Amino acid sequence: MKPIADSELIINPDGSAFHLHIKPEQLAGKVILVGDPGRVETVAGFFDEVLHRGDNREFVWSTGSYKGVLFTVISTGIGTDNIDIVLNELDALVNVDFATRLPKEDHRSLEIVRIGTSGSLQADIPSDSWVLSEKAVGFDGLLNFYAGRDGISDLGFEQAFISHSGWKANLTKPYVVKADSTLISRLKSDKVYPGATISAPGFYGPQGRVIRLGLAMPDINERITAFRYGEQRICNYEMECSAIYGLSALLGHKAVTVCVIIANRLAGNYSKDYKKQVTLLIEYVLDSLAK
Ligand SMILES: O=P(O)(O)O[C@H]1O[C@H](CO)[C@@H](O)[C@H]1O
Ligand SMILES: O=c1cc[nH]c(=O)[nH]1
Repeated sequence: MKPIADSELIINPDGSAFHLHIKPEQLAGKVILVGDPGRVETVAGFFDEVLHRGDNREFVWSTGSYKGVLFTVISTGIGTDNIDIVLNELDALVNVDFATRLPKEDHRSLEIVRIGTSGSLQADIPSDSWVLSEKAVGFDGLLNFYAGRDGISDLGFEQAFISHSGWKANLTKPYVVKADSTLISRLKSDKVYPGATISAPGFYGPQGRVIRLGLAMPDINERITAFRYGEQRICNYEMECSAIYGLSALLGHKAVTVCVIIANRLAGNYSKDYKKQVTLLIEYVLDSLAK
């Protein structure tokens, strides 16, 4: 096998991954992803001890122990284009030998949990509640660039959603990927609402928000709220989960997302203090994974 070329996997002179600035030995097997770089310090604030930390652009990270278990927390910034960078570099850090530039013989699987913020699309899921994303519906199109996309997408759900929503032909085809079942069972409790989550390629038009511009599909949010696939319904909008699930499934990692609802789109309201809920959710996730 030929080594992966310098142009394809860029390794910095200090031996760290190009964007993340993490070296292979600095990454823990349990990874917390957050959008907001400021949230990294909130997670690291729970660590008993911080062993490594660094930052580059929007990618701020810290590795430390919580109740004796090692975690790395990394900020991804906003959007699935950043997730393409984060997931590919995380996978390279564990599954490519940076010295030989060859894939390793033994595959390592990371446990990845995204702790995010989100907008509810269901009347009974209020602001300040928590949603556990059993499935992600990608409006972003990232996974369509990768081979094997149809093998991991729930094609029945995908087709039912396209028909129900009146999806426009000039938009990227939605894809639907499930979370890892072991991580779902670790995080499931009466504290979280389980359901499907849409990852949108924008906060405004792609989530049906109108400020001054009209929408290509004016009734999209009403259609999403009413959509059912068997017992499943779509609970919320955010902007990263689909690509995390899709790339994790293709690369052989375990992933799940749990978000604080900061706005209820039907009620038109916004949380008074969502950061308090985010801090409570971080502790809940760390405790669930450290057991
Ligand atoms: O709070 P984070 O984790 O960034 O998540 C949500 O918030 C951002 C938009 O405000 C998007 O990244 C969305 O996914
Ligand atoms: O409505 C919301 C709230 C947070 N993040 C999103 O992407 N959408």
